[in-house]
Amino acid sequence: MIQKLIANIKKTNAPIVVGLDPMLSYVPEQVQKKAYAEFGETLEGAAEAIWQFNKEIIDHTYDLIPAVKPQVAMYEQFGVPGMAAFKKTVDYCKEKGLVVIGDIKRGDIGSTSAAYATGHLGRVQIGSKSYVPFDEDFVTVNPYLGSDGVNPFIDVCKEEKKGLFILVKTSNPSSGEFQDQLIDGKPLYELVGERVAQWGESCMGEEYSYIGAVVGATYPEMGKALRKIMPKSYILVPGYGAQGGKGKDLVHFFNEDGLGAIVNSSRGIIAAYKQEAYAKFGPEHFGEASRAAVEAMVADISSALESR
Ligand SMILES: O=C(O)c1cc(=O)[nH]c(=O)n1[C@@H]1O[C@H](COP(=O)(O)O)[C@@H](O)[C@H]1O
Repeated sequence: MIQKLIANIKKTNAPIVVGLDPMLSYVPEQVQKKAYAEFGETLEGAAEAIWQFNKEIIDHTYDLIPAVKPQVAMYEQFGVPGMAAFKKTVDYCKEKGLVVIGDIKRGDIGSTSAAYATGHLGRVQIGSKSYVPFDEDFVTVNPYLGSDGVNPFIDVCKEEKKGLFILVKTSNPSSGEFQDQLIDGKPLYELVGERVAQWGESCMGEEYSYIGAVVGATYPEMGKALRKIMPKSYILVPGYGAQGGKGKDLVHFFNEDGLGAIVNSSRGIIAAYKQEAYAKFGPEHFGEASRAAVEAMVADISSALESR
């Protein structure tokens, strides 16, 4: 799957991910009204509204982008219908040729991690039959439990040719509370980065490993250090746009080959129609506003990379 991700990035010339984090408050009124007319103001109604919202955004952007990242929490909040909308979103994006990164941030004791990996990346055996439950291409993994919490995900990736992005240095303001703590003079995030590089060694695609890392755009200097520590790992970089990250902050997350990083923006793209810069589109044309926001993001990152 890392090869498909790289091929899609080269084809679109856009090292970006559209984050499908559909809060109900981002879904324009006309979409909500239509969904509630059919399903009522219910969990089913909300799930239909976020699915229709996603579909419109995907239809307006899929040809410009290599990948999407649905954030499972945004679907889970609507219970079982929400998870059905998650699955519909995954399937639809794959039909459109996009790589799907399931942002699930899981990680537990080995046996539990194995079940998460089965559900999201693998296949489950039921009697004589096997099923692929959610079937994302990559998932995000929390490494706090150590190797035995991560290895079951790696095992499934090897079997199914899928991939991981392991949290190394997160974009949020409090990420330093634990991640920056020094251990024998080295910050914890660097130790985790070194482990990600090791885990990745036995999981190589052609030039890059299918075991990648998450490093926030909001910490560019740390990104620069981590790029060197994990030269063969793809870095998923969230924090662009709504959290303040800009193209110029991102250049050091990339390798000299122009590859190695993929930058996520969720609210900045899916709720673009609410921003002043895209207000001319109005809520009726929210998909077109998202497309314009994708184009602007790609231009910003490309010009930063060209002038480095
Ligand atoms: O794993 C992630 O994607 C992630 C890691 C991180 O350090 N920071 C971070 O914001 N994220 C996710 O990236 C998305 C960022 O959303 P926006 O701030 O709206 O672009 C959300 O889905 C977050 O859960």
